[in-house]
Amino acid sequence: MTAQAFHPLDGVDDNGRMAPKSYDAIVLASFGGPEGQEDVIPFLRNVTRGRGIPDERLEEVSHHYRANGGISPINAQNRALKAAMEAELANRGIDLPVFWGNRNWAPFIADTLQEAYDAGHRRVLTVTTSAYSCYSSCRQYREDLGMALVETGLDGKLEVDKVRQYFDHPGFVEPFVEGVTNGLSALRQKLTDSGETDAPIHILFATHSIPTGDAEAAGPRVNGAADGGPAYAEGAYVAQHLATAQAVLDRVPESAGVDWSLVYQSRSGAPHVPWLEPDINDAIKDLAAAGTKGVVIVPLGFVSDHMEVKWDLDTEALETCADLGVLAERVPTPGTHDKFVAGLIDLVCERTVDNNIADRPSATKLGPWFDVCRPNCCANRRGPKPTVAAADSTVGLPGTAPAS
Ligand SMILES: CC1=C(CCC(=O)O)c2cc3nc(cc4[nH]c(cc5[nH]c(cc1n2)c(C)c5CCC(=O)O)c(CCC(=O)O)c4C)C(CCC(=O)O)=C3C
Ligand SMILES: [Fe+2]
Repeated sequence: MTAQAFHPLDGVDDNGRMAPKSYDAIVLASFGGPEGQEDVIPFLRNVTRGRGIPDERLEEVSHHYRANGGISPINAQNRALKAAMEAELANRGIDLPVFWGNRNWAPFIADTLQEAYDAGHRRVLTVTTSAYSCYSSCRQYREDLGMALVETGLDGKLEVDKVRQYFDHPGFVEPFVEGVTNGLSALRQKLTDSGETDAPIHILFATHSIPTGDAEAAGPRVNGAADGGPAYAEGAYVAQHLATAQAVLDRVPESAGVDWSLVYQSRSGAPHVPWLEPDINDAIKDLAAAGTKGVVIVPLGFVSDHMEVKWDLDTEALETCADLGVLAERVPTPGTHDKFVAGLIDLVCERTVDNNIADRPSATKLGPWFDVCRPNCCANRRGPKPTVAAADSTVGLPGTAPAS
């Protein structure tokens, strides 16, 4: 064997765009969730392995799943998304099979990669159910794909790339535009019905809280604009959410003059570790005290109506609103919205030679995001692991397969 001259940034231009390739399969990578009461604790142990989450928090979260028969809605949603992607591919006459695998529950990513390989595939393009950049939503997926290659012995045999983070892709933004438009209209109608026409309202964009250390480490690890890289004082995760929220509002004329804010949910770390704030429930209390009569809740950080949406927003946050007499409308997530599904397939086509889409649309100034993550992107503060799809990736690369 000769040493490999290949570098992961080969074929990547200054804008982070990778030259189109021929892929032979798509891998839809997601979080995973329990499918029965007996799965709940093993699932939660998988999620929190090595992450320092207190037992009391696991106990509390287990009740969210237990109350739903031990079943997370996320797997059914991913099966539906996979089917919708397959239908969209078939509509466009694109012959790429979709395989589905999860980070934390069966079907596990390692088994999925093995299945794709056994079916004869050698170069796969991953689409994750995660739109933004932070450890949990970018690098952890790339690590789990990398470790799956190592675990299965498929490294060097199966090439694994990933589409760019798509927080600002029109396919992700447009369903929220529709949702906020409808949500504002429904909220205003409810206020009118209760004799409160023109009462103060507020739009709450909600996303998953993360440790502030992860927020600072999110995105490319460059020293800012002076190095030719972007400078985000608040880190890429928060910057992307603020920019996407603004992009949604810019497309909803009915939101003109309505106050809005970015708020956080689902905090889970130990109390002494700082996470992003304010929590959505605290924000609702402050708004109510200041006279707000209605809120539109936009789950901007999420792709489908999974447990974090169903419990933390539809159960807890809506209860907080009801307790305080604040009227509320919760906007849907992209789910299997036609525009979202078409957008995911557009993201695939940006990367493929056949059916190539040369235009890489972005609804914010931050994008289009990198096809190949910059060195140390979304750093793992607990130490490095093998990753795919980054400039410093050591696994999942092309051209390392031994000649057979
Ligand atoms: C940024 C982000 C997203 C959005 C991006 C993406 O979608 O990927 C997300 C999604 C999700 N999070 C989910 C579930 C959980 N997340 C947990 C824990 C954590 N999440 C974190 C971050 C995120 N999480 C973090 C920093 C932790 C602390 C532990 C750690 O540092 O890793 C825990 C442990 C218990 C708890 O503490 O809550 C659970 C059960 C589910 C499945 C829901 C279902 O079953 O329907 C989904 C889609
Ligand atoms: Fe989470």
